[in-house]
Amino acid sequence: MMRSKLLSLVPCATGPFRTMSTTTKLTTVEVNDKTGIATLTMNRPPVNGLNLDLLRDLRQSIAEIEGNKSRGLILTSSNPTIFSAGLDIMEMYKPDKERVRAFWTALQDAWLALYGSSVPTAAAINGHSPAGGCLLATSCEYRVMLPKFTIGLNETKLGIVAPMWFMSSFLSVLPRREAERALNQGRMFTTDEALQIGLVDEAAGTKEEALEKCAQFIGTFAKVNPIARALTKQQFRAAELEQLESERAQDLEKFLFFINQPAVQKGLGIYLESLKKKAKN
Ligand SMILES: CCCCCCC/C=C/C(=O)SCCNC(=O)CCNC(=O)[C@H](O)C(C)(C)COP(=O)(O)OP(=O)(O)OC[C@H]1O[C@@H](n2cnc3c(N)ncnc32)[C@H](O)[C@@H]1OP(=O)(O)O
Repeated sequence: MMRSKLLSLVPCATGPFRTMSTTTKLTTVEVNDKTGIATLTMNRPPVNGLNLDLLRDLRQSIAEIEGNKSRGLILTSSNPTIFSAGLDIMEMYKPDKERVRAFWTALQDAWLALYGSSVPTAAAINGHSPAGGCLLATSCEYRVMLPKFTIGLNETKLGIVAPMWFMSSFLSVLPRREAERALNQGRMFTTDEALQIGLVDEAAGTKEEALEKCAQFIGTFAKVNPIARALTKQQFRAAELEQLESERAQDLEKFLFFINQPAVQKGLGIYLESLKKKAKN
């Protein structure tokens, strides 16, 4: 079933391209009419915290890009210093029962859509990218990062545990030994460190340069049969995608159980307080 869905979404090898700029509430999609590449920009001030609405918009924008025959997708942020601060902790702290279910389901949906996207994907990481921000970046096939920012899965530092599918994205980029150590440490990498270890592919001086480098990466597929490319990507990623697809309900229940533990709530409260104190100083 996944195969036929994917085939129907494979981008056309030939034009004509449509010029398009679509804005949902929290994301913008702009298709470059020369390259046919779509730039998906997250725009949820102040820090692109991934809340229910942003996650739903992201998924909708990814579906739109797959449907409009774009040659590729570049994910970036409208914030000049933050790619995404990761999951909006307010969605997990003292949560409303129904909303938190919808929130986690939207996160699962967004990850399945991005990690499993049939079009080539790249992230222009133009700011800090902790936790859920790193998940988005590592779900793409290529990463270009601006200097002096940080990226990583810092969940253990918050007293929470990254689910298996967060690890899958990380493991698709880093060798297992490096990934395990970084996750256990909750390590945030500077741009230079991320480049050295291979967590990002290139560094760029400006956002424009990062977008250009992402476009060049997507351009490397110009002479590759798009159906063969998409099916090859899908085969590489099928195991992780199918694992979450088949365990979605259990994954949700596990999250709800974990997040409702008093110790986890206490830890999130303390972390939020520290963020707010830092913001005031
Ligand atoms: C079995 C399953 C278990 C559950 C697994 C869940 C997996 C979780 C994944 C996650 O993504 S958890 C979120 C992790 N994110 C972080 O730790 C990042 C925290 N934020 C920062 O480090 C910094 O904010 C920043 C991104 C580096 C930006 O720094 P900057 O100095 O530019 O801004 P701040 O002054 O710190 O923040 C402004 C404003 O935004 C609030 N805020 C920041 N991050 C978050 C967030 N992730 N969620 C909610 N709110 C956030 C911060 O408190 C400030 O608020 P105000 O004081 O202005 O109200």
